[in-house]
Amino acid sequence: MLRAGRLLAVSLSRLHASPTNSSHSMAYSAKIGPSILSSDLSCLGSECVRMMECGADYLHLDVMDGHFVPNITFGHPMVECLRKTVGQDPFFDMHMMVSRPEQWVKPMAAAGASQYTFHLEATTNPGNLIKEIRESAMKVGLAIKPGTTVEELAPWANQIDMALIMTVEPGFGGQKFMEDMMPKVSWLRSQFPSLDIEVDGGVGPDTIHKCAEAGANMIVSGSAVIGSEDPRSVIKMLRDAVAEAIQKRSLDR
Ligand SMILES: O=C(CO)[C@H](O)[C@H](O)COP(=O)(O)O
Ligand SMILES: [Fe+2]
Repeated sequence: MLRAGRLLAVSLSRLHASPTNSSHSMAYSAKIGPSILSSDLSCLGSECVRMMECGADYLHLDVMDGHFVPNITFGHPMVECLRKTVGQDPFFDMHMMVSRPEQWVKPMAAAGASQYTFHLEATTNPGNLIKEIRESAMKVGLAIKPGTTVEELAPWANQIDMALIMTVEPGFGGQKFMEDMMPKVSWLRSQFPSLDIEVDGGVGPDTIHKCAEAGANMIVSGSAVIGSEDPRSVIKMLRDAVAEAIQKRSLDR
């Protein structure tokens, strides 16, 4: 009971430090979340610390189960270790590329996850899952693969904190950005002006402007940031591009 109370208090303090917004029209802001998938996986803790020191707004942690996607990464025991290494502040956006997302909600919350981003394709009962995630005091992210239409996500948009539009087929870092996903982002932004919209896959200095113009405000970038000799400058460049597009959109209204 005591442990449950402490977990809830810690989780609530993390929500407070969240990069997402719950307020109204155009309250969202530009946030950059490096994906540590393409880093040296034997040094994940120090890579997370390095990314935060380079100005990351949050950390995007890719969980793959070898079933939903043809690759395996890590699970909640690793997240627990990372939380101990980086401390309570950094926001952990868990990108759950797993077949049974219901199974990991409580273990991820206990390990220190801040947001649980599950795939619409992986569940038959998104409403129940959203409820379970909220009861575990995490924020809710809902992701769709390139082959899933944004209209399928839309009925849940008012119940979630963030929508993730995948810009590659999930499973591997370092793939080519799919520009044809941008109409999904534009449509979602037009329908849900205050929703946090994340893009993930092949995003970097060459592709950020398309994401920013379409209306994405949470940007996952793996190889472009981790592989750079100057991650701080890349993170800043990405954030400035998104902030500029947000400002332009607010002036156009
Ligand atoms: O979810 C993912 C892959 O399924 C990763 O977050 C994504 O690919 C990031 O890496 P990169 O920026 O190198 O594409
Ligand atoms: Fe991801």
